[in-house]
Amino acid sequence: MKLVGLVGWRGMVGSVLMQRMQEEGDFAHIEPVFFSTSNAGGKAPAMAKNETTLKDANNIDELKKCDIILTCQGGDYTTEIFPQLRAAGWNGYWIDAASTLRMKDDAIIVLDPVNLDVIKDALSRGVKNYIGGNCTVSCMLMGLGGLFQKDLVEWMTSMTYQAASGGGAQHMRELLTQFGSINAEVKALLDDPASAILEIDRKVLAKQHSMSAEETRQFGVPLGGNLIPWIDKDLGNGVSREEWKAGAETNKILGRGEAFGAAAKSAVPVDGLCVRIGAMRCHSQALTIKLRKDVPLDELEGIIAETNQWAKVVPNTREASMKDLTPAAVTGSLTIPVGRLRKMQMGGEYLSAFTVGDQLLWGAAEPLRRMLRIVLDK
Ligand SMILES: NC(=O)C1=CN([C@@H]2O[C@H](COP(=O)(O)OP(=O)(O)OC[C@H]3O[C@@H](n4cnc5c(N)ncnc54)[C@H](OP(=O)(O)O)[C@@H]3O)[C@@H](O)[C@H]2O)C=CC1
Ligand SMILES: N[C@@H](CC(=O)OP(=O)(O)O)C(=O)O
Repeated sequence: MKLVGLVGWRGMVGSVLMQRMQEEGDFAHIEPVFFSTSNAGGKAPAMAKNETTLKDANNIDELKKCDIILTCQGGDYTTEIFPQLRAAGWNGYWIDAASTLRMKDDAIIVLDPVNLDVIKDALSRGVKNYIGGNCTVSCMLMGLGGLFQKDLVEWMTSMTYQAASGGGAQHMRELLTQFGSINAEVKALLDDPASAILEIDRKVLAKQHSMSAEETRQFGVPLGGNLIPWIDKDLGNGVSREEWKAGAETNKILGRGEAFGAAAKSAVPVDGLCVRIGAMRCHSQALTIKLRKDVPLDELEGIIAETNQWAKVVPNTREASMKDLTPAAVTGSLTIPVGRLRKMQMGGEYLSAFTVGDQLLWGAAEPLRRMLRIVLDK
C-alpha cells in the first residue's frame, strides 16, 4: 500500500477532506502518515493504521518516506517545504490545496470531472505536482464546464459573492461575532414593535463605524451587514489577485492558451469583480457568457445538466431560485446548482447564469481526494 503523508488534516479544509475521505472509504486504499507542524509526537487521529503518532511536518527525512504527500497546510508551508523536499531528491506525488505552485509549468491544476484528460496526459508524462484550483474557479467550472468543453464560450464575466470561509476559520468566527455585536446593539429596539426603523438603522451604522481593530482583525473592516469588493492581493493594475485567477486558472485547467503549444485552443477571456459577502462557506457567482453562436436555451440547459453528475439546472423561476440557488441550500453538499439561465437583452449570444458551490468541498477538499484516488489507481 502506498504511504500517504497527510499534512494540514486538522485545519478547516483538512477537516472537510478527512470527512470526505472517510465517507468515500479512501483510507482502505492507503497507509496514512499524519504530520503536524505544531504537535509532532502527539496522537494521530482515529484513521491512523500502523503509524499512530504525529510526525514532524518540517522534517524532510520523514516526509521523504512518503510515496504521496497530500497537504492542506497552506501556502507558507508549501513555499518552505516543497523546494527542500525536491532538492533532497524526493520524487513522490505532491497534492496540494495552496495556490503557491498552481501556475508553475511542472504543476497541473486538478479538477478531474472537467480536466481528466489533462491530468492523465500529465501522469503519463511523469508530472508529479497536482494542485487544487481556486475555489471560485473550481465551483464555476463544475457547473459550467460543459459549455467550455463544447467550446461555446467566447468570453465570460464572473461577478462573485464569496463567503467568509475563503479567508479561513477565523474569518468565519469574526463574521458571526460581528453579526452578534450588531444585534446586541439594537436588541431592545428590535424587541419593541413600535420602535423606529431609522433609529435601528442609525445604531447599526454607528456600531459598524465604531468597531475596534480587534473586532475587524481578519477582514480589516466590518463584513457583518456589509460587503468588501476586493479579495486577495492588489496586483497594482486595478485587478485583484482573486480576479486574475479566474482567467489564468480557468484556461490552465482546460489546457487552453499559448502555454499549451500551437495545437491548443486559444485562451478564453474570463474576467470580473470578486466581492466578499457575509455568507459562511458557499461562493456564488453571477456570470455573463458571450457564446460563440446563438444556441437555443433548452440546448444550453441540456449541456449544463449533462456536464457531470453534480451540476444541476435550477429552473429560472422565483420559487426555484429562492429555494435551490442559495448558499444556505448548497452548504455541505457536492451539488453545484446553475440557475437564472436566460438570454440577455444584448442578444441571443448572451447568456446569463448564477451558480453556487460549497467552497470547502468542490472549492478545496474534493478535487484533492479525487486526485489521490487517480494516482492510486494509476
Ligand atoms: N480556506 C479556504 O477556503 C481555502 C483554503 N485553501 C488552502 O488551504 C490551505 C489551508 O486553509 P485552511 O484549512 O483554511 O487553514 P487553517 O488555518 O484552518 O489550518 C491550517 C493549519 O493551522 C494549524 N492550526 C493551528 N491552530 C489550529 C486549530 N485551532 N484548529 C485547526 N488547525 C489549527 C493546523 O496545523 P498543525 O496541525 O500542523 O498545527 C492546520 O493544519 C491554504 O493554503 C489555503 O490557501 C484552498 C481553498 C480554499
Ligand atoms: N481566496 C479565496 C480562498 C482561497 O484560499 O483561494 P486560493 O486557494 O486561490 O488561495 C477566498 O478568499 O475566497
